[in-house]
Amino acid sequence: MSEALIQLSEFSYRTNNQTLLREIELTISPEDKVALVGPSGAGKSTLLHCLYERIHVHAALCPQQLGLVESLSTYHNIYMGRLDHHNALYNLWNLVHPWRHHKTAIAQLCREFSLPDRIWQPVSQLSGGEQQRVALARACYASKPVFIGDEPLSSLDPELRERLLAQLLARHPTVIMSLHAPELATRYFQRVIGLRAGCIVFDKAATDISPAELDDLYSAEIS
Ligand SMILES: Nc1ncnc2c1ncn2[C@@H]1O[C@H](COP(=O)(O)OP(=O)(O)OP(=O)(O)O)[C@@H](O)[C@H]1O
Repeated sequence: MSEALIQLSEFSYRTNNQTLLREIELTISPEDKVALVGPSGAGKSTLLHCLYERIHVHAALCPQQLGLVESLSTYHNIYMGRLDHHNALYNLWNLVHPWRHHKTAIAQLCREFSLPDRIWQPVSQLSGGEQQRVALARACYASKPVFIGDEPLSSLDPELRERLLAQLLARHPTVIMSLHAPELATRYFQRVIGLRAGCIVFDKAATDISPAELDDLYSAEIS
């Protein structure tokens, strides 16, 4: 149907003489909603960063290490999602005299992400879950068609996690997200990729994945 957004063929990634991804065969299409699952150390973050590098112009990344500027406010951290939309002077002006339309839009985004309405409070004074939502809101404020998230909901309570996951999926035509909750992956995503030891173990429709396959994927962690 549509042209591939990303196509990897026999793709391997090495660093410090270590191969972190091996022989990856992967095609991502513009309408894909893909969850990445697998045990800790499987290579999910590495793969997500490799994908982001390829399509960063069209994508917003919500990394595992949130990369917030703790001394700056919620407003300023969320605004950073748009830094590349404007020139340096515009951004500098906004640091000192926030633009009214950005204030309105960011306050609205904070409401949608159930963030406190104290948008001028430094993010260092927010809880871990609130900081994660600031990072999510920053990625959404970038207004890119592709959302790439590395465990972006891990610090949220179950109700909030599901509500925000549904919101992220509705906002972005393409979503690629690693999750440590396989049940969320199969329930909310159309396609699930299982990764282990840097290799793709399966890449299939969520409806075709059996509980046994997921058990195998994770039980290999101990072997
Ligand atoms: N910069 C690096 N240099 C060397 N090895 C690295 C580097 N980054 C990650 N690794 C190794 O690569 C492997 C994959 O790491 P990665 O963070 O991609 O896994 P992950 O599946 O995202 O894990 P988790 O679920 O714990 O976040 C791990 O064995 C890790 O130790």
